[in-house]
Amino acid sequence: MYKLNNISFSYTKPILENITLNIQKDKFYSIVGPNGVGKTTLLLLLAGLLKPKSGNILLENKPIDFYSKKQLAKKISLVSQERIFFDYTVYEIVSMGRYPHKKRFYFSIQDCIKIDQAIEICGLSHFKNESILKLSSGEYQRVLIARSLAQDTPILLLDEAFSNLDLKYILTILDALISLNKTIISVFHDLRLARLADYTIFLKNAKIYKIISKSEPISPVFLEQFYEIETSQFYNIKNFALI
Ligand SMILES: Nc1ncnc2c1ncn2[C@@H]1O[C@H](COP(=O)(O)OP(=O)(O)OP(=O)(O)O)[C@@H](O)[C@H]1O
Repeated sequence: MYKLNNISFSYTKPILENITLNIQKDKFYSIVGPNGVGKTTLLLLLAGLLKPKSGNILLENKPIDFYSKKQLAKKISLVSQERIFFDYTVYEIVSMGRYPHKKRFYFSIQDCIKIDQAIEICGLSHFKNESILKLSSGEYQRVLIARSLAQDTPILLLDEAFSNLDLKYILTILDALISLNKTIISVFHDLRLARLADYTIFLKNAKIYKIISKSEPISPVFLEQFYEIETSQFYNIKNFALI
């Protein structure tokens, strides 16, 4: 699906250096790593919103900048940590997911079905006419996920999209996303969620430190080395090395 060939990216200082990575179609990848390591930056590169300083990104064997913005919006949706401060309703925000698909000025029946399905999956039906400004942070995150679902793209990029959701919605929405057979790439800080993915990409010091598949165990020693933490009497690192 994606091929990243030796890409590097810097703002003022280098953030990602010589990253080479193959992302397979319809697989679920998680990205974890310390604060500021470049996880969001990597998602923005995959979304085509940032350009690598060197190296290239191929999407379905073509350079990502070969695609127009509209073509990319039909292929990739991104749930970022954006905050919208305008007084839109839940329904209006979720509908925006259909903009890349809209043929004329109005939504087709197919568009309306996709919007309603996304609202249903994210448990938003009973307040779809509410202003997004009145929502809790978890409800608001569900609206952004629903907009992405309505966009109905084969690739879904998620940046800490579940951080404010309660366990019921984390599991039901993740379950729904996985059953849709999309290529999912999601940033997590919660390792228990990250390990639900087919592959977990550990980023550290601007590089891919390790990629671990779902079936491979993660040892407490690995986590201590990766996060540079000492064992403590307060917590047991084994509790974080789940699955
Ligand atoms: N627009 C920008 N201009 C300059 N530096 C930036 C910009 N955006 C991010 N950075 C810096 O790039 C680095 C990587 O940021 P990024 O948001 O990708 O990290 P992250 O791994 O997602 O972090 P976190 O876990 O804290 O969300 C950070 O040091 C950040 O300060």
